[in-house]
Amino acid sequence: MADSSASPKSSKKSHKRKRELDGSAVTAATPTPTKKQKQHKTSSEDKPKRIKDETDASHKEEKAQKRSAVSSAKDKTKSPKKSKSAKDNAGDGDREPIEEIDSAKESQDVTEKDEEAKLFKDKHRRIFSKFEKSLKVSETAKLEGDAKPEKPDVITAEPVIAQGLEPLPQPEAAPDNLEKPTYSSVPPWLAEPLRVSTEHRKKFSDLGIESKLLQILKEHGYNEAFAVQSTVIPLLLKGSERHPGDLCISAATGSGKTLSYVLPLVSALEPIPAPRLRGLIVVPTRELVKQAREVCELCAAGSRLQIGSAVGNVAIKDEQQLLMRLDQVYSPKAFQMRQEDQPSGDDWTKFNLQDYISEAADLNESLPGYIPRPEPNVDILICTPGRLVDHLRYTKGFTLQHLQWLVIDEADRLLNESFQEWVDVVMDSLDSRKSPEAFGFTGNLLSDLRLPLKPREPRKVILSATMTRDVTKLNSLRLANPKLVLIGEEAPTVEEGDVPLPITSDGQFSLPLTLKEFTVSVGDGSKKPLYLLQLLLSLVKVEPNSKAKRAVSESSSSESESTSSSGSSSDDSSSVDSDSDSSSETDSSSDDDSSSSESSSDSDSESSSDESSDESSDESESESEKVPVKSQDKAGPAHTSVLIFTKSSESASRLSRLISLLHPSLSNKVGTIIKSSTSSASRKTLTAYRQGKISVIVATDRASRGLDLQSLTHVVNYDVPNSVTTYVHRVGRTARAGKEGSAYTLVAHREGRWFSQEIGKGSDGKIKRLNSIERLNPKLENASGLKSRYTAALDVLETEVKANGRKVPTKSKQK
Ligand SMILES: Nc1ncnc2c1ncn2[C@@H]1O[C@H](COP(=O)(O)OP(=O)(O)OP(=O)(O)O)[C@@H](O)[C@H]1O
Repeated sequence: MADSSASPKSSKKSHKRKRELDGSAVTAATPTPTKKQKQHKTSSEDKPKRIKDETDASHKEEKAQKRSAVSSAKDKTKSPKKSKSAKDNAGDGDREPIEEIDSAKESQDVTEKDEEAKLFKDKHRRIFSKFEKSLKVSETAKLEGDAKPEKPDVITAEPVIAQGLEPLPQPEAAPDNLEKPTYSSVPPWLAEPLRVSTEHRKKFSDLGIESKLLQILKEHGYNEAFAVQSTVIPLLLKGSERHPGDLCISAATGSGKTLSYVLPLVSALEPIPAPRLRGLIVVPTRELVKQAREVCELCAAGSRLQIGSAVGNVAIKDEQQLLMRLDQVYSPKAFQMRQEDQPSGDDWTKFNLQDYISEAADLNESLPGYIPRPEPNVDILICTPGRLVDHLRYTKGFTLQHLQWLVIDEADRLLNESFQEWVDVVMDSLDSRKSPEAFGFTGNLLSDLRLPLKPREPRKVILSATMTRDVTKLNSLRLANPKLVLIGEEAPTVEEGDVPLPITSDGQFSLPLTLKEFTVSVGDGSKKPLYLLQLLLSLVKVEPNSKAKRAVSESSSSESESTSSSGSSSDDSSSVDSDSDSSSETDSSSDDDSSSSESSSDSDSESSSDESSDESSDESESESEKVPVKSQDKAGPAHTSVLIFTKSSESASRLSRLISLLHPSLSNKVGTIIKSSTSSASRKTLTAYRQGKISVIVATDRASRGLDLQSLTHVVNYDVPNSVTTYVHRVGRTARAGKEGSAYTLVAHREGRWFSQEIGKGSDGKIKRLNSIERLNPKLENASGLKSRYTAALDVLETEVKANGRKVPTKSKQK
């Protein structure tokens, strides 16, 4: 039994090996009974029968095993029969005698074989039942989804009892940071500004201002301090509320920022025997220089403070004479050196004949032992950055050595535009104060003793309505212990659960609370001048004028009569520049007259052709003046004044001319502020405006910054501004100092989306406003009548432009 059981095992092994070696199927290796085998069986009678039987049994078993592994038990019971029939079927002539010899033994063999077959059957049944059992087990395991791999027999180690190795008590896991990130990327002083409501008001007398100044303020009608003044003045003046550091101030346009720094500056500068440049105010345009100077002079009245200004419209030599003085300083040593001093090889390269002559003259005028030393002859200088750089570079003795205050107004513009790298030049000049020579005798002494020389940095006050929070740009100003003051309501509250918005580099801009904003839909923009005209006529009081009744065609034939000065082309004296104090500054100005080759309004309108025919054909003047503007804006048309913004100087001059051509009654009311070579023209327009002679000014963005046009009631954005900042500054020319004001923006279809997304967006946009923008959809009244006038006006304009931009001779200039 042991042998017979060993036999299939060994045979299995051999099959397995074969499969492993040559990869062929088991069946190929399984021997099958053939004729040869049968012959071999009979011829080997002499072999022990047991061996033969074992071999037979082994073959049979193998066959049965193979079948049982693959098919049903039915096949297995067939296997002996099959071997017998194989034998039966193997009959042929050659084999007959051998079969006869065997036949005697056959009956005996049959009984033996039966027994063997029975044994075999039993054995096979056991194997088969084992196989079935294992099949069942694996199937149930599968069904239970318990696909655990069979555990290998592992010698299990005795459990180790940890002694003294218990896990150490651990602190509780830190909870997730529930704090919401705010202002992550900005320094604390920018992240935590001092925010004050626009409603905040104080009496000037409560701010620590000296009585003499209080008297001046009262005389000029300044009764109460605005929010920015109430907050900033105490921080800058000596006293308990003083902030020991620099200030950055962001407050809406027209909120009174100028007075908030001028008052403390004038108060802080002690009277001294001779002026020294102690206060420097830098602003971007000439007009702002003038405005700031006026406020400084007002506040410094009666004091001995000298106020000066420096802008690019004056020759630098003339300005040097006005700004500088020559002090005679007793210094025998220096006097001696200068007497002996001859230009060396290196000096010749820097030799300037004019300087040499003037120095020689100065020396001759000096008393023995004295040397002349040029010194700025002002206490406060208000200047544009370009001219400041010119003086720092080319004016002998012009230094910032004694500077105590540095004020930068409209800081975002000044920092965004390079203006001859003015910040670097100013900072270098402040650095030169650290040299021992700058400290005079004590400086040399301290330097010899290797003691530190620490000049006091001037106090810096940085202001803007659209203050930059670009840390890199602010860092260039080397602010010391800075504080940010924001005048305006709290930023809109975010929804619960939202992360508070951090201050971005652009921050939010506040508009004056008294400002009303409107958009005027102008279709595809081709008739924009007509929409503008309609709007203007609804706002501005037009004097009855016989000329106004005339058609433009008439005016074109008798041009000299019909046109007036102010709406002129660029060579007209009333077309003015508000800025450009130095050549480079002029070139670098980005937000203004980059004189686009693209045409202005008029070229837009040139493309216009069809007027809708369904409009009334009545051409009466009165009907054309009916414009659907808001009723509240019609109040007091006699006092209304309009500032119209265009995208370029060319647009501005053409538009003002077109207005005059379209409606001659308006011609003597229109002026322009644009870039041109003459600055006196700017003054003329502004003077005419202040005298009430003109009520409409067409301007570029040069007029958008800081220009304080008293009682301006309306701003019209004829061309949509190119940025949120520009919009804020443009509309900020009205609704100033708590007065009412309206801003209209003419918006063509293609500009609508940008405008509403960038400018019109409320709380989640960049602009904070009290009321949302109202949309107006006016219809052009008397369209067909306007059309003919418009076409004629364009013809005249075209002729003028072709004639080298010169308009036909005008009869009168603005008075
Ligand atoms: N306390 C006050 N009471 C009455 N009027 C004032 C007061 N302070 C300033 N104003 C007037 O308000 C107007 C606007 O002031 P200012 O030009 O200083 O504004 P601003 O904030 O500098 O504006 P912008 O940002 O446009 O330059 C000026 O006409 C000024 O005379």
